[in-house]
Amino acid sequence: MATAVPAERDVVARAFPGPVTEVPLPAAVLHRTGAVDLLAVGVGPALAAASTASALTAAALAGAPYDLVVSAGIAGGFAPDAPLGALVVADDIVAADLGAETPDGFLPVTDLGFGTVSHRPPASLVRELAAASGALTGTVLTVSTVTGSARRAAELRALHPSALAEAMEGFGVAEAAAAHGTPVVEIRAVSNPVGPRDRAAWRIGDALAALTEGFGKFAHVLESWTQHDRTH
Ligand SMILES: O=C(O)c1cccc(C(=O)CC[C@H]2O[C@@H](n3cnc4c(=O)[nH]cnc43)[C@H](O)[C@@H]2O)c1
Repeated sequence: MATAVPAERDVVARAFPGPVTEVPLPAAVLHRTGAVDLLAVGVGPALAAASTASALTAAALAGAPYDLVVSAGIAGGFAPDAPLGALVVADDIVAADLGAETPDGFLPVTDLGFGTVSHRPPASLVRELAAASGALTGTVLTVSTVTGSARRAAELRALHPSALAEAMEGFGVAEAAAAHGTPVVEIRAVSNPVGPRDRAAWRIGDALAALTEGFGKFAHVLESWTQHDRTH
């Protein structure tokens, strides 16, 4: 379970009660419960990828590779579809600003002949998580720069009409998971609208509460995620 910061990790941890063991890794300290490992991977896609890769590699070398990686935390929501406090399960984790600006508009890095800009979580898992919680499903964008204007919000939505939310770690976490052949899903709670910068409009407490409530419902789905589920 990869969150950006410890506050997000700790609200998610409430869904997995019991003793916690701290396991130091090169990039971060893993919180191990009986059911899941939780890691505050840092803010932004690069640090999130490095921290997640470190945990995945440590687990693989210990002979206990992970079955699933979950990127979780707060996010900006695209109004009116993803209002404050809404939960979003990503059916597509998309790097929104990985590419090149041209006179004719933005070109994703795939159009330049490199890499990937999208990781799709297993459809059955997305369905089960949404059914268990009533969460919205849609694209969650990963950005390196938090959107701060109506113009940029509209530009992103025009490029990604299915986008419900933007955050800063999902694609980095997903790249690390993909490098290990491990399925990934991203779950976000909306703390602020994507658009003009307005710190007074943030509802971080409400979003953290939504994460706690949501993970109370997601926990059994995530814990029962099996090899069988992955093929459906
Ligand atoms: O200073 C600002 O204007 C500002 C606006 C929104 C978010 C931030 C952050 O520093 C939060 C980064 C942190 O939280 C996630 N997050 C939450 N809301 C958003 C958003 O609208 N766009 C992108 N990321 C968001 C993100 O995943 C980071 O972990 C500052």
